Amino acid sequence: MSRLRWLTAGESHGPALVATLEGLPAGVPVTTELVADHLARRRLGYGRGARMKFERDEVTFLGGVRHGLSLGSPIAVMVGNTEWPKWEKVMSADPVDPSELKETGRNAPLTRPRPGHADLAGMQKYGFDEARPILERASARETAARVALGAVARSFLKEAAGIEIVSHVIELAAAKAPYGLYPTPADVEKLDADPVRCLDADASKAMVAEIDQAHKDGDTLGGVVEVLAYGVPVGLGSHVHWDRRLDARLAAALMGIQAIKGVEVGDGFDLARVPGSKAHDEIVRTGDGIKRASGRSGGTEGGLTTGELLRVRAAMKPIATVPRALATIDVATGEAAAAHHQRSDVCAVPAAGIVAEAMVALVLADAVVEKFGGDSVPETRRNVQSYLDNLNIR
Ligand SMILES: Cc1cc2nc3c(=O)[nH]c(=O)nc-3n(C[C@H](O)[C@H](O)[C@H](O)COP(=O)(O)O)c2cc1C
Ligand SMILES: C=C(O[C@@H]1CC(C(=O)O)=C[C@@H](OP(=O)(O)O)[C@H]1O)C(=O)O
Repeated sequence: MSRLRWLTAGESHGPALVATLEGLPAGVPVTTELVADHLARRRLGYGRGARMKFERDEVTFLGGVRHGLSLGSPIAVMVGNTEWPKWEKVMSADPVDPSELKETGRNAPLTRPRPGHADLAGMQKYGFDEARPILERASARETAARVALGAVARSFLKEAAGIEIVSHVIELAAAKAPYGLYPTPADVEKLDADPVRCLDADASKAMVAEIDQAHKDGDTLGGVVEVLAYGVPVGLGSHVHWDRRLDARLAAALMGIQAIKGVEVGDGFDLARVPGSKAHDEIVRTGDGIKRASGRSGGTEGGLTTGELLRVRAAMKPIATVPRALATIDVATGEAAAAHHQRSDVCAVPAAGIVAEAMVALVLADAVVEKFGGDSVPETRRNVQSYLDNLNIR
C-alpha cells in the first residue's frame, strides 16, 4: 500500500502553491534548478494563453533537501506566483476593506458560471454566490505543484531503479501521430523543442494547424497524451487487491488531472475491438531472457508490472473557458447569459503531458518504495538489484 504521501495547497492567484512529499528515501539528487527545469517544460506548448508568458514559477525548497540531496524527511516545496502583487487584495487571507477591493478592479463577482468547469456545482456545494472561491482552486495552475513533486519522484526513480519517463502528444483534435511511435529518453530534447511535443513532423504540423484554426474560430481543443516508462522492473503493484493494482493506481492518478476524461493502459479501448488472439503479448525466449513479442498490454498484467515498457494514455477534453462563450445563467439575476471569459488557453494538451509524467512518476516512486523499501537511495538500489538478480524465472 501507499508509502509515499503527497499533498498540494494553494490557489491560482494566491501568493504561492505549496507541495509536500513524505516517505522519500534520503540521498535523492534534488535541486531548485531540477524542479525549475520541469516547471519550464510544463509552460511550453503551442496554444497556451497569455498568462504563460507574463508569469513565472519561482521555486523555493522549504524542507527535506540539503546541499542537493533529499534528507529522508518530508520535502516541502513552494512555487511562487509572480502575479501575486496584482492579486494580494482580491486573494488576501485576511479581511480587506470593500473600498480597497473595488480599487483593484479585479473583484467583480463572477456570477456567470462557466460550463465545463467546477464553477456551478462548486458554488452550490460550498454555498458561494460567485465562482471566484471555486475556480481559484479548481484551476490547473495547481498542476505546477504536482510537476514540482514529480521532478523529485523521477530523480528518485532514475537513481534507485534506473526508471525513466517520457511523454508525447499522440492526438490533438483530429490530428494523430502514427500508431506505434514510442519516443525514448534520448528523444526528450527533440520533443520539448516541438511546439506540440509530437515526434512525427507531419502530425506535429497538422496539430499546430488544428490549434490555429480553433484560435481563429474562437474555440478550444483537447487531445491525447501518452506516457512511457522505461526500465520498470517486473512486479510493481499486485494482483491481490483492487487498490494495490498498479493499473488502477495509474488510472486514478491520471484521471485526477484537471480536464482528463479518459485513461487507457497500453492499447486500452482498442483491445476491446479485437479478438484475444490479437490482444495479448505472447511470451517468448530471446537471447536477453524471457520477453514479450508485442507491447499491447502497456506493461501491466493482473495489476502487476511485467518488466516491459509501461505505457499509459490520458484523454484531455477541450479547454472549458471557450472564447466564443458558452451559454449559462447569471446566478445574480437568474437570466440567461454568456459564460464568464477573461482569457484562456486554446489548447493545453502538451502541458498536460508533462503533468501526466509527474503523476506517473509519483505512482511509480510510491510502488518502488512499497516493494523495495530502503531509507537511502543506495539501500533501495541494492534491494532492487538483489531482487532482479534472484528472480526465480528469467
Ligand atoms: C495544463 C492545463 C492547463 C489548463 N488551462 C486551462 C485554461 O487556460 N482555461 C480553462 O478553462 N481550463 C484550463 N484547463 C482545464 C480546466 O482546469 C479543467 O477543464 C477544469 O478544471 C474542469 O475540468 P474537470 O471537469 O476535468 O475538472 C487546463 C488543464 C490543464 C491540465
Ligand atoms: C496558470 C496556469 O494555468 C491556468 C489554468 C487555468 C484553468 O482554468 O485551469 C486557466 C488559466 O488561468 P487564468 O484563468 O488566470 O487565465 C491558465 O493560465 C498554469 O498552468 O500555470
